[in-house]
Amino acid sequence: QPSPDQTIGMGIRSYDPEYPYCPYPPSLLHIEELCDSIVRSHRDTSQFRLEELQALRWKLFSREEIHAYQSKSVDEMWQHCAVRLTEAVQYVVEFAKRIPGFRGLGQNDQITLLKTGSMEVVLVRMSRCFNTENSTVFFDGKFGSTELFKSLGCGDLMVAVFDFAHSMCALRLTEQQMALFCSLVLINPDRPCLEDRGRVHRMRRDLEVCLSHMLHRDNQESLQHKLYQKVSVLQSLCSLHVEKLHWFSQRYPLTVHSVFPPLYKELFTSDLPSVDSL
Ligand SMILES: CNS(=O)(=O)c1ccc(CNC(=O)c2cnc(OC)c3c2cnn3-c2ccc(F)cc2)cc1
Repeated sequence: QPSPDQTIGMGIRSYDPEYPYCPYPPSLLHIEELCDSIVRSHRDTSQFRLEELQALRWKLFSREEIHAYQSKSVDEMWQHCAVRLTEAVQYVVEFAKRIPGFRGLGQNDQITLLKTGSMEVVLVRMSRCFNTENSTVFFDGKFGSTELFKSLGCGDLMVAVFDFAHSMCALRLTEQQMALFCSLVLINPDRPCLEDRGRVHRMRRDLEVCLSHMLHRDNQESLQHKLYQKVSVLQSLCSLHVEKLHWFSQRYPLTVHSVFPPLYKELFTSDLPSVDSL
């Protein structure tokens, strides 16, 4: 379990073995091994197993508990969500580090991919804990609706987050399909400021072959374009999150500066990463 104040840089060492991806076209064996590795990494870093979340899905917050959340001050609720979000991001950092080839990237490129992709993966993963029957999400041990987050003052963001979770649930992804989609969201060669774009592109190419291989095996090729359509929604959701954080940090600079988790600040604010985090 990474410590809450761990920043990305402290967890990442970049070594440089010959990149494990074989020359194109990859053999079927290589693709199947890559698929298995990604699925295993997702399973081992997904915080809660699907069965656990399913078992808890009717454990709803009471009126009093909801009222208690709504009575929190704006900065108190923001701080609370920042801690929860950072926990979820730390598991995504672990997932990324286990993607074959990720640790072969330079440290700056690893941080760039995580800075731009980790929130997107958290949002994809959150659909696992979303109950579409009553539009509630698992948060702090029970399920609650958007009303739980009222005191954040970000109604539009939370509605968008819930709508996205709903739309992801509608695709009814298996854990294997979600694992591969999350790896594709992270390993994106179009991210700005990448130093070795070619290397990220080679990883991405093999992961795309994995996804289409898996969808073919599952006889669900139609999912492919639906998944790629989700990427633009994810990017606008994350921009909205950064926009709201900027709005919040203008009003509560001290809270962000002194109380927010370092990893959250490193990922979602444009402050230069702190020296010790690189
Ligand atoms: C992701 N892995 S998992 O096992 O499925 C899993 C699932 C759930 C939880 C515990 N719930 C949360 O952490 C959580 C739930 N709902 C949110 O929002 C609706 C969260 C959460 C954390 N941050 N935010 C969040 C806050 C503001 C924002 F703009 C976007 C997201 C832990 C782990």
